Amino acid sequence: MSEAQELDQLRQQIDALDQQIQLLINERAKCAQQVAEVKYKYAEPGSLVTFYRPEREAQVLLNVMARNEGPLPNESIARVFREIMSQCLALEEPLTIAYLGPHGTFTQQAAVKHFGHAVTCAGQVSIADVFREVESGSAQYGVVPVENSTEGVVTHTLDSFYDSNLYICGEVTLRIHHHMLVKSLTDNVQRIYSHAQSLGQCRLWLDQNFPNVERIAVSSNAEAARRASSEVGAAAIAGEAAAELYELEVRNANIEDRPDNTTRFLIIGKQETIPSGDDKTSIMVSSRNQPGALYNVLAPFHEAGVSLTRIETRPDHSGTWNYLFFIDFEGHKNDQRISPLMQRLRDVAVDFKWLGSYPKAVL
Ligand SMILES: C=C(O[C@@H]1C=C(C(=O)O)C=C[C@H]1O)C(=O)O
Repeated sequence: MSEAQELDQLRQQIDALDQQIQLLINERAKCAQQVAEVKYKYAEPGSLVTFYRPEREAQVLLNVMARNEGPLPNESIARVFREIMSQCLALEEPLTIAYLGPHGTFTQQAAVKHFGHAVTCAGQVSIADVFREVESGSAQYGVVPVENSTEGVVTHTLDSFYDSNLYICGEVTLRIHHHMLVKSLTDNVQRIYSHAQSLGQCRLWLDQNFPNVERIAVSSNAEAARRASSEVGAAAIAGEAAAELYELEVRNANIEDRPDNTTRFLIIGKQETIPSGDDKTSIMVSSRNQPGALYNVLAPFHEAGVSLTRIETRPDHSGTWNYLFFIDFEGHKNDQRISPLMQRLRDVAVDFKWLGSYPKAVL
């Protein structure tokens, strides 16, 4: 057989497989449509029907990875299924997702990574606006950054939970690569724009390479890219999406100080998520500034053998020098091991707020 004949044969095989895959994907989509019909059939009159099920989606992706035999790596095949579920869910209910914008931010990338491409993403100018859009019902879910592995916590996000009735219903992590972007590679860099978080994530690199150039913090990386595209002598630190959007050149790639630079984002919404089997819980606890206060909050975790994944302290708005602790731990509030722990925490804390139990990030 000639090369052309061999290739032709393989392409015929691919065409036949594609035909089967397409049929099966549409069969799957029909099932999702039927899921919606069943939900409507059994819904209480006047009640809100929820179609998006974060715990089910996490299980589907984990199953995909568990049975994968390659040659596609687990993460690649899971991404394909992520997209199939996104399209199936859109047949049940088209979703609008509010995110910390504008167009081209890492938060938008996180929204697409978590929900796939079949949702409408609505960029907001602030974290408070993301919360407002979801509270008002203009968007069903919101995506906000909460912590970065290099720069630490995003305080605006934590503080927003104080007055909000929204729950955390998911999390997503994103590896963050920053680039130094310019309109023209021959331009002299006189100013560097970026979000304060990103300037922090590239501090050492900037100190070494641009020690005497002014660094200007702006509202987002996308805004930095917009300025770099319109001001002579301006550069931006931002990601690939912003570079493409504003047609900028990459002067220096991957300039983040830590190669594992990762940001964690939260999905916020009005619904409580049921256990997936591999969950996390976030709570907010306040205690008085008195000896043993933090110990009293942490001892129940130790006694129940529950691992904390994060603890943050914020000033409590209710009184000077009172503290709020934001605590993330393993497990779901309805797990047998966790529900008595939640009760103990309610007993020892001055204030206690459950922010959500949700599946751990899969991808
Ligand atoms: C099909 C369902 O609805 C949605 C779509 C899913 C899918 O396509 O697999 C999974 C969970 C839900 O977000 C369901 O509830 O099972």
